[in-house]
Amino acid sequence: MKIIKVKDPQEGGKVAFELFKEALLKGTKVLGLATGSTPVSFYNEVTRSNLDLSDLTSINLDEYVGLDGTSDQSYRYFMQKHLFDKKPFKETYVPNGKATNLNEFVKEYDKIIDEHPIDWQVLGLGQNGHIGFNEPGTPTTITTHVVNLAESTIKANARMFENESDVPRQAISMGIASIMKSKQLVVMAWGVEKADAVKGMIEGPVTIELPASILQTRDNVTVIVDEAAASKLSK
Ligand SMILES: N[C@@H]1[C@@H](O)[C@H](O)[C@@H](COP(=O)(O)O)O[C@@H]1O
Repeated sequence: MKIIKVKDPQEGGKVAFELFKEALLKGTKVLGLATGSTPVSFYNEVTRSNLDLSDLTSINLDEYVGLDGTSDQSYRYFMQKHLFDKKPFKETYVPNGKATNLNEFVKEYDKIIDEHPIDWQVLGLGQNGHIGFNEPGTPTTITTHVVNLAESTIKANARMFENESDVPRQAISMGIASIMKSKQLVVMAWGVEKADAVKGMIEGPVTIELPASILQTRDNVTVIVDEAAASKLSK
């Protein structure tokens, strides 16, 4: 794990963008992408750039069950707005929150990931240490699956909805095993709300109770944290 400390999310987005350009030069063709407020500063750097991404494939981590891509709280909508509408890709995959057969759908999504191995994966971090929507307690061997969201995640994500009761209770998420297959991973975390999760991810024991801690077992992981998110680290 390599740790890069930055002043704020804007600087963090710029650092991620530099890493992204290096990855492109090395032949990256498939991106694993994340939603949430964390990667926005990175996506802004990408959309402001003159990079041509029309040869790239992207595969997103997760989506709420029950929301379709036209719903402005859906992750498909988020990705269109922050990235895809401004920078066309060759193809973009986001789990289908309206799939009629979720059990079949998760298998199809695994197949998509197998057919397009991820070169460069962007990750945010839940306040409880989740990655994608892999909540505490999720086995590390799991691939794409349907998740019952933790109460703490519903509360943390309620800010994106009118009422907490509108937050879907389930999501489709790429599994930890799928995420760990990526060739390179870049984790970003901003703000004091993430400080405990960042400490656990970097300095705590590797435990399924803090899903991101598994990233300690790999050396192809770069963590970008701002001062507030790094505030509980011992060095
Ligand atoms: N499923 C997403 C995660 O992929 C994301 O990393 C996390 C953090 O969100 P934010 O970046 O808004 O803090 O929230 C959600 O739960």
